[in-house]
Amino acid sequence: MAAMTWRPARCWCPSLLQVFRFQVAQVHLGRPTMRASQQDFENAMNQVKLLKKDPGNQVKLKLYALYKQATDGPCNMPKPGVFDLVNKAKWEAWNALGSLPKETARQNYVDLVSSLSPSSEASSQGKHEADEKVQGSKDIVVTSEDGITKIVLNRPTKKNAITFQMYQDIILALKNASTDSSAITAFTGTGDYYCSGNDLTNFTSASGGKEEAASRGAVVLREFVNSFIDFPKPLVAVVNGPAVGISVTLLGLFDAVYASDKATFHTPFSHLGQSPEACSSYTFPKIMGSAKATEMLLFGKKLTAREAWAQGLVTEVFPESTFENEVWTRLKAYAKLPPNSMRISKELIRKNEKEKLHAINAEECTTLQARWLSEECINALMNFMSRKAKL
Ligand SMILES: CCCC/C=C/CC(=O)SCCNC(=O)CCNC(=O)[C@H](O)C(C)(C)COP(=O)(O)OP(=O)(O)OC[C@H]1O[C@@H](n2cnc3c(N)ncnc32)[C@H](O)[C@@H]1OP(=O)(O)O
Repeated sequence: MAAMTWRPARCWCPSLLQVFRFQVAQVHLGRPTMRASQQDFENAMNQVKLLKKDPGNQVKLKLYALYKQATDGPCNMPKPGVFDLVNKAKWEAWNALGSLPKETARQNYVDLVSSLSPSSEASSQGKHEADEKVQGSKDIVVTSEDGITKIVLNRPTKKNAITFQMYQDIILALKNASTDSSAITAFTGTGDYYCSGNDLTNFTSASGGKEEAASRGAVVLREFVNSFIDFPKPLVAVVNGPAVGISVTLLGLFDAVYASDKATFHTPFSHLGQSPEACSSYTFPKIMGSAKATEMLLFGKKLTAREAWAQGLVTEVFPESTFENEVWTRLKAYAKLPPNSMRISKELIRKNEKEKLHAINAEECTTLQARWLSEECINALMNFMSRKAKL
């Protein structure tokens, strides 16, 4: 009988589904046929292999944990080392099930797989395709009317977390907006969040080793932030909800920040084992003083919209009920102003800092590249990924 083996991850972030499928295939072949519910269980295992869409890391961790609990009972393996990231996340997911009976784990596994089954997948896929047809949407939607180019973070199911592709999409959107016919460019988010910052799975789902992922991240981040430093037109953030991480630090490079009173501003860099980016190590002390900047960037203090306004990060706060209407009405009026005059005035305000900002951006990216490889950061990312498996 093929034993269920505990395989060291070949690289720090193989796709959990690939590892999971390989291990299930190994065990499945060797298992003798058992009771009918075991047959449902094995059918469910086959269904997992037929999934067209990656169900996401949280679901894969849950599937793995339930599979192990159903076949081997409570977690009986030694906890993997801190750098054995994938197996550590899997161990934690399995261990979190405690003494859940095998039969219950088996039933939960079958139930979870059936919720991912091709039929339910097809309906959600169909819905997603239907959405794409209606909105023509990607994760970044760009529209241009009334003299305003609007760049919308459109990934509400993930709180508008920014993927590597979205960074590239935004760089291109800013490049196009810098020369289009609009007078002003505005950023905003779809759904209840403005943006929950960098997608924390960017590094765990990237192909290649962790060094390669960190190096790529630093290159992308530097180009991304430079596109904000160099943007020639008035750049306005319309913060419709909570903002986290890079979506907050970037605000120091915007020309105006209008926030709903339900918005919050959070930069949990120390919690994540990371460090400030988007020139915030310079712009935040300049805007709010070093003590307030320290509370945000080092201690991760989350600010309400009014606190962010009081500290100079937010230009004006609006009641949620009138926020969209008031802000877009105002921006449409501003967009009627002579565009060349606005562009030239922005250049006068920003030109003395551009070179300095580029240098600060470069230094922050180098620092972050090292942080992303640190034990503190790796642990924090794995904790985030496996946090729901513990529920
Ligand atoms: C290469 C350039 C790098 C630039 C570096 C920038 C630094 C940063 O931006 S650091 C800041 C990173 N962001 C975070 O730490 C926020 C992480 N998310 C959360 O803490 C919570 O999700 C949040 C408080 C935002 C919302 O909590 P809830 O209201 O409880 O919602 P959920 O947690 O259930 O979220 C719904 C759904 O979205 C996924 N999600 C949310 N944020 C992120 C994220 N930043 N990265 C990846 N995925 C995110 C979350 O996992 C949920 O997904 P499902 O479980 O699949 O539903």
